[in-house]
Amino acid sequence: MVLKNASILVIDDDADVLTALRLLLKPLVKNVVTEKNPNNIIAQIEKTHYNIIILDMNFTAIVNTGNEGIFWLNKIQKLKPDTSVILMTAYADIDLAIRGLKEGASDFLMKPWKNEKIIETIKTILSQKTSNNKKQKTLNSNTVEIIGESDAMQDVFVKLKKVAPTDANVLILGENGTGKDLIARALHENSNRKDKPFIKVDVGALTSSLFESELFGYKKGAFTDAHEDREGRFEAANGGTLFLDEIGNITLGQQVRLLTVLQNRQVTPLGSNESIDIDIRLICATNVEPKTLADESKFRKDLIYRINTVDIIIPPLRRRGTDITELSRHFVSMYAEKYNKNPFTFDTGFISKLKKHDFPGNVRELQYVLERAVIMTDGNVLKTDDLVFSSIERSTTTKSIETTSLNLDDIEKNAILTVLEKHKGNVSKSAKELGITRAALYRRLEKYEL
Ligand SMILES: Nc1ncnc2c1ncn2[C@@H]1O[C@H](COP(=O)(O)OP(=O)(O)OP(=O)(O)O)[C@@H](O)[C@H]1O
Repeated sequence: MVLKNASILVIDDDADVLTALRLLLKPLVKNVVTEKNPNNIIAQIEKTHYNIIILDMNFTAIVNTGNEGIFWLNKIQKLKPDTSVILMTAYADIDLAIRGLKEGASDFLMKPWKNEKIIETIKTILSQKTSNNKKQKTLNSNTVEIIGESDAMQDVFVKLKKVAPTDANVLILGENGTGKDLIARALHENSNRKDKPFIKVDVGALTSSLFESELFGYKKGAFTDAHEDREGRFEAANGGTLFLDEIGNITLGQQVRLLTVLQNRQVTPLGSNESIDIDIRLICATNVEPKTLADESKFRKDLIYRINTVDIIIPPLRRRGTDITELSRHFVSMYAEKYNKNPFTFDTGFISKLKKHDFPGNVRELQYVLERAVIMTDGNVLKTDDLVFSSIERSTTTKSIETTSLNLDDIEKNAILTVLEKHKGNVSKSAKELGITRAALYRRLEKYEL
């Protein structure tokens, strides 16, 4: 979008600020409205669609919810998720502005501002809006709908589309409930094998004896309970895709058996002397940390190389920013339909409460929390009180994959994120704990686009 078509609302309780910004912007944009009283924000945004809102962070305390700027930012985002918010703040409140960015503001400006800086910031946001509109928020294929407009998921989509049509073996890494199964299916559905079988086996759950009979099949009489021939999963997947889930949990002995089949591209059912040629595309997934996979006492290197021609790392939900909003809309409308309820709206604070939770169980946990909320709520407004998080998730979920990546940039990025989270976005305290200056921390925040 270009500047001259933009509609902008400026909210500040200082009349001089409003006048200055009105005079600056009026000749440049389509519509500029100024508002002194934040209590009128809702009425203003319901009446007119604004592309950008410039919002002061420091009103005289009108509401008692921490900071007023953050409070109004959350309200605007809930009511008008397409409107971008630029925060205006004093230099002393930079930590607050960073918190605002984390909560979804597009940018912030320091008072006193430079006119060129404001115009440049507005132009950048408008041009990003144009490219964001072109962004594919959802990856759809035959049976799979994967929601993800965050940069992290957009990267996954790009990689997925690149690798799907090839026959390359793919290893999908991600915490529990991040969507590894969906990605595996999407790889199959976007491949040349899409009309052939997609067979999933949870190999981590198979006992030693079941591992072989399940994967390779058996002949009648091969063992006591083998009353008839049974086709193995490799054979069933012939021509299509075999998805081995929880691959990180198989024993070294099972790894050898698997490796032999993958090298020879043949399986021999138990009790048979004849090998069967197999033509499969192999996709594996695990929630085990890369460090464990790299530990040769637990996982064979030659098998890792064979299954991991390309890896796709799915980020945990807590690193996916705005995806929570899109996913919540998706699940709530899905469950409204399932339980024959009318469409729902969200109470103020509903989405921000979700955004504050760190979702150790990832998308699956979000899905359950919202299903429960839809079932339990009265009426058609989902309220913050309808959100009940399970304490079980916290104790059962494996540690974050990204915190254990051995890439130096990842390690640095994760250290910064962990410390920022610990200090609730306070840059001074975080820089101190990291042993670097504030300026050095800002440079890194910029570098890692945090
Ligand atoms: N991006 C997404 N968009 C829509 N639904 C999603 C997304 N990611 C996950 N889901 C849903 O969340 C649930 C869990 O996803 P899935 O089973 O693919 O995760 P997983 O990583 O394979 O889990 P596990 O490690 O436990 O096997 C499923 O119901 C899936 O449909």
